[in-house]
Amino acid sequence: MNVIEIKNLKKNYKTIEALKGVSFEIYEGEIFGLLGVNGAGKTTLIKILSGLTKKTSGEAYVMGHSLEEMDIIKDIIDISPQETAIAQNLTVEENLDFFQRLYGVMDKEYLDEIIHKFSLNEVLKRKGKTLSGGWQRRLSIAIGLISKPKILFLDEPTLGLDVIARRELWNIISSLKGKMTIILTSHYLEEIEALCDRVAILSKGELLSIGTVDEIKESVHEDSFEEAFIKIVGGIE
Ligand SMILES: Nc1ncnc2c1ncn2[C@@H]1O[C@H](COP(=O)(O)OP(=O)(O)OP(=O)(O)O)[C@@H](O)[C@H]1O
Repeated sequence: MNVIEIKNLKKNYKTIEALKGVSFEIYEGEIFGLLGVNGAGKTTLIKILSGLTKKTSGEAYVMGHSLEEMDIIKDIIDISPQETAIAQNLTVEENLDFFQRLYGVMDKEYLDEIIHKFSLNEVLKRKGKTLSGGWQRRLSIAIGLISKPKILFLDEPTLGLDVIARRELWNIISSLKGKMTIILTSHYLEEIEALCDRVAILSKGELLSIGTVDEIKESVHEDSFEEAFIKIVGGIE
């Protein structure tokens, strides 16, 4: 089943064509990667699908709901943005409590499950601002799960993290597989390879390639995903 259908979606910011008529589908339960060099249109696409900005033309459906039904879509999705969205002066425990109240989901058992999955027990009493970047990202993604979303957007989930923190987050993200549909953007090709069932490569607002990592590599006869990506986006003359 398609959880997201995008049909000829266009977005102009004044004279800039951020999306030039993009069409593709995202399937239920998959981890889907959005890949592209800076300015490709990845964030714009996520913003349109989550109601943060309006499309210029075209259509998109989230679990069958058109973008005009954003009130319903907002109950289906959650976003963990590039910048961590936690309250810095609240402890981890208070952050979790705050977002539970905000979403009106007071489910102790589910919260304990999240705390356990993200190993947040050891930092529950620490204030947001005292946490390392890795722990902040971890908490941020944990908060994204509180509303029990069917679709979770992760925008650059491991940006700036060291290799250990990154691997730990990969394990957490992998463990969510099948429980919800996850759409993640990343500039780390090895992250996309490790986590994603399928990938869309965008460049300058256009969809250049879509498929599994293996299919994409085969399509341009390259053994390495990095070489394939560079060939597809036309980088390095
Ligand atoms: N609010 C805005 N006003 C004007 N132009 C914008 C705005 N937001 C994005 N753009 C432009 O739209 C294009 C696509 O930007 P977008 O942020 O979607 O790309 P991206 O693929 O997410 O890039 P990055 O990898 O750097 O995050 C770029 O040319 C960008 O400069």
